[in-house]
Amino acid sequence: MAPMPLPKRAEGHDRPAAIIAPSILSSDFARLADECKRMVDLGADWLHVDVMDGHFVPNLTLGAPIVASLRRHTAAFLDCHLMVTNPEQWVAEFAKAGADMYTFHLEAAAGPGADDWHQLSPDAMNASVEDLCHGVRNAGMNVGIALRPKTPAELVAPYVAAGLVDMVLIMTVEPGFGGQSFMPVAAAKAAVLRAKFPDLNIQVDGGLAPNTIERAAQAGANVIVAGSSIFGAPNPAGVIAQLRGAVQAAAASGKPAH
Ligand SMILES: O=C(CO)[C@@H](O)[C@H](O)COP(=O)(O)O
Ligand SMILES: [Fe+2]
Repeated sequence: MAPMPLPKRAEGHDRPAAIIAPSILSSDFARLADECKRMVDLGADWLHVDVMDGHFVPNLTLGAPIVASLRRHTAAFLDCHLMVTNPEQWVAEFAKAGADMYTFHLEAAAGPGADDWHQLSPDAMNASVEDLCHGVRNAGMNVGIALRPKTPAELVAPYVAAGLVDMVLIMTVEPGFGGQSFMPVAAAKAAVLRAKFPDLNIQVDGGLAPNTIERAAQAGANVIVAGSSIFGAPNPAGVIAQLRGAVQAAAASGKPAH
């Protein structure tokens, strides 16, 4: 089965269309299906699903069984962010559960315990990252590669250039928890990738809100994850519209990403 196609870049725009993905980590898990429907009704394009294993990050959330249950209640694009060691272990299960995007961390590709890019051995990494990309696509999902805030953007470029990757996720907080403060320096990494890859879907995740979106949008991001700023707002639809508006304005400005 082919992965669900992602939006293309329109003429006159410097990046693919804006996608707003509320992170269900900030929802009421006891009412998950209702919360997802509410977000889609309020204008969400995707639903962002944070999977944490208590190993790669110091928190535990949910796994494929919840995604499978959710799939029975929504047709929305399920954007799964795997903050786990051994990401290859869960590919088949997430595909069967109905995940649309499988984003694994580049740091996790170095093997158990390697949670920092300094521990990445280029040879071991290349083989396992390429295998994982092929495995995810062959399973019928889009391929995402995530970078921790300090992992250089250049490390992912060869996989994008080789056509193995549908989206790069730039973490703008240390992964593990919702509600943390946005890191502008991490968001700036989007500009490195946008300059090289105008058609790439570049996602930012962590601390995105109406008062931080400008930096990420100016750097070239087009896929915006937001948890606490959407779920915690009195008017979540307004926040979704503001985030989308900032990306659209930056995309049409004709200015190079910076
Ligand atoms: O992956 C993660 C955290 O590790 C995120 O997806 C958070 O869920 C975003 O939450 P906010 O920072 O927007 O509250
Ligand atoms: Fe996430």
